[in-house]
Amino acid sequence: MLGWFKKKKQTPEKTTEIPESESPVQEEKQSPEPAPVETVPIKESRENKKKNLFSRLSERLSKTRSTFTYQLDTLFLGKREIDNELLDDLEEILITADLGVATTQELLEHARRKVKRKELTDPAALKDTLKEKIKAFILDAVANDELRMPDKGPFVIMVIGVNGVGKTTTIGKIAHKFQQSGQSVMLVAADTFRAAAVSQLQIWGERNNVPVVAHQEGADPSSVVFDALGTAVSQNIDVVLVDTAGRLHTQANLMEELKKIKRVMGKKLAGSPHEILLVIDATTGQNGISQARLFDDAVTITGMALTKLDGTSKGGIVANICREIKVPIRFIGIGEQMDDLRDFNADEFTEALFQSDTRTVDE
Ligand SMILES: Nc1nc2c(ncn2[C@@H]2O[C@H](COP(=O)(O)OP(=O)(O)OP(=O)(O)O)[C@@H](O)[C@H]2O)c(=O)[nH]1
Repeated sequence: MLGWFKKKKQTPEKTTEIPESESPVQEEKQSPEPAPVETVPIKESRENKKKNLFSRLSERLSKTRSTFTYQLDTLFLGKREIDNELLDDLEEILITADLGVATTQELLEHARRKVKRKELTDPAALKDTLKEKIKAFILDAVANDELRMPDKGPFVIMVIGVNGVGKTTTIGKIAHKFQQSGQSVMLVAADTFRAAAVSQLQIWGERNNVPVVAHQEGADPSSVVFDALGTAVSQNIDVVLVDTAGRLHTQANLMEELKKIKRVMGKKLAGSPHEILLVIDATTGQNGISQARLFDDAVTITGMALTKLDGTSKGGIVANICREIKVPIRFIGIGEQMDDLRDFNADEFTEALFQSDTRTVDE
């Protein structure tokens, strides 16, 4: 996924780093018989990287796996047929993992149909059936992708979500990813409601060494955004990440303000914002789905980031939200550090989610 970070890649993908002093080229100059230097072929190095990333994801999803996957494995263990009792127990596990009632019913219906057609008889194979169906829910949402990146001018991402879900942290992490792909980034503090929100964003700006456009507390957020877009265009900035308020005096006020910011962006820079990214805290479960509906009705979201998946045993929310909202998840947050934001990949995620604890990635 995410062609976002491929746009301006300046350097080829790194293989294993060899300190300059150990570089075979230098050795050749200094000594006629260089000491053998262990190099790792590019392919192997990429595979290792992929494996490490996968095991990290799998480890960070351990709370969900230790309940959901463990319970599934226990349920199927020693069972010889798929009967109503087994499906009832399965229903409970799926609902507990935050797959939601409607999504759970669809999964069970799918399984029942397969059992009836005799395409599914072995309880152990039911796990794969679930995995495939969950992946299909996620991919359906990806199929709705209408990501637009401008051919020229800044790529403007408006980040929205209620307070405390991890908006600012996610912005900081995304900024880091863009920078790593060689793109210049600007952060915009359009949450003028809370002074602390501006300073938090400024901290991430300093960490990433990227400019932050901010006005004084209480300023009109739309005017901050208007000025910032002007500056971004004149300074040839590649990516503009706009942080917005998560709470105002009333919810209606908040939605009106977001609509206004979006309108003003479009006036200042035609086609922008190119992405309206909703951040949702995965630990809030079904509440996240209500939030997504609310924000989508107001400003039409184009992508989602699900944070704090490391802190929940209810990772099923990912499939549920994709099925309910039908907007692609772009990122998942699996920790508080800079590189704890992953581009979301349906295959990788479902594999990690369903990976039994007894298996290792090397298998
Ligand atoms: N464990 C974990 N914590 C996270 C993740 N993402 C964000 N957080 C933490 O969640 C808390 C809230 O994050 P913020 O980025 O301040 O949230 P916000 O939505 O900007 O909040 P406001 O500025 O109050 O609107 C912080 O302590 C973050 O470190 C994640 O993926 N995993």
